[in-house]
Amino acid sequence: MIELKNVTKKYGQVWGIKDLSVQIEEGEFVYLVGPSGAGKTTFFKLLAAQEQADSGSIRVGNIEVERLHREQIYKLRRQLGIVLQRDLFFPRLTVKENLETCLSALEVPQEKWGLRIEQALASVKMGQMTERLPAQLSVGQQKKVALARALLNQPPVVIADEPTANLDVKSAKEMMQIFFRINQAGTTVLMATHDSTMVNSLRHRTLEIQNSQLVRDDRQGGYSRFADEKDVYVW
Ligand SMILES: Nc1ncnc2c1ncn2[C@@H]1O[C@H](COP(=O)(O)OP(=O)(O)OP(=O)(O)O)[C@@H](O)[C@H]1O
Repeated sequence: MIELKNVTKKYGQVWGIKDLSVQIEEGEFVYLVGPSGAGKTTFFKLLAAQEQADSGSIRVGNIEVERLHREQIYKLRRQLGIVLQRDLFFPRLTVKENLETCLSALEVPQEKWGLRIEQALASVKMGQMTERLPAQLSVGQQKKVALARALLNQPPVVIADEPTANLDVKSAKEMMQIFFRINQAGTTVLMATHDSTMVNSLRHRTLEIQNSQLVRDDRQGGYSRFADEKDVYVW
């Protein structure tokens, strides 16, 4: 379960998040929408302890994020897989080596690496790409590997910041199908997106942030309050 209570974050004089409270239950699929600069990435960074809230409380599973010391971050990483907008890889390491580096950082015993990597890459249908360098992958394939990396620690929650950005419609649909499969297997998914057609096509709970504030929490989904019923993809 994820819970934010009256969370506020300011960058100097600029609001990142303003008095935001929300609760997300285990196994939910939730979209986070809102205009550029609304505060979506800040929301994720606060959850991932990459930024600190000025006030309020944040809970991910049984972890109180704002009370977590730097050396305890690994506990949060067990709960939360993170796919960011600009995910970085080591350019001179293969896909497999990149994932191994991550497992090493997560302090996963080495005898488990092979199976973890195999399972994570299989879940994003990238099992054949282990020996490729990042530059030898398409943007869509890189995004899939980034998702595989987030899944390495088999976290109960995955947060993804615009995972379909810069993908063509076919690749975006493929990516969404992967997320839905992960969700159906029990993982909670929280996804920030500007892809209005996708949000309107595949309806799920939708949180809308505007000017750093949560302005809508809609169980029926829809990119905006006035979502156009015709603005959908055909599957
Ligand atoms: N490190 C930072 N320093 C100062 N201001 C920041 C910083 N990070 C974000 N902001 C500001 O906080 C506000 C929220 O930004 P955020 O990146 O969370 O928006 P967003 O909804 O993710 O936007 P986008 O859809 O373009 O990614 C914006 O006004 C932004 O300029």
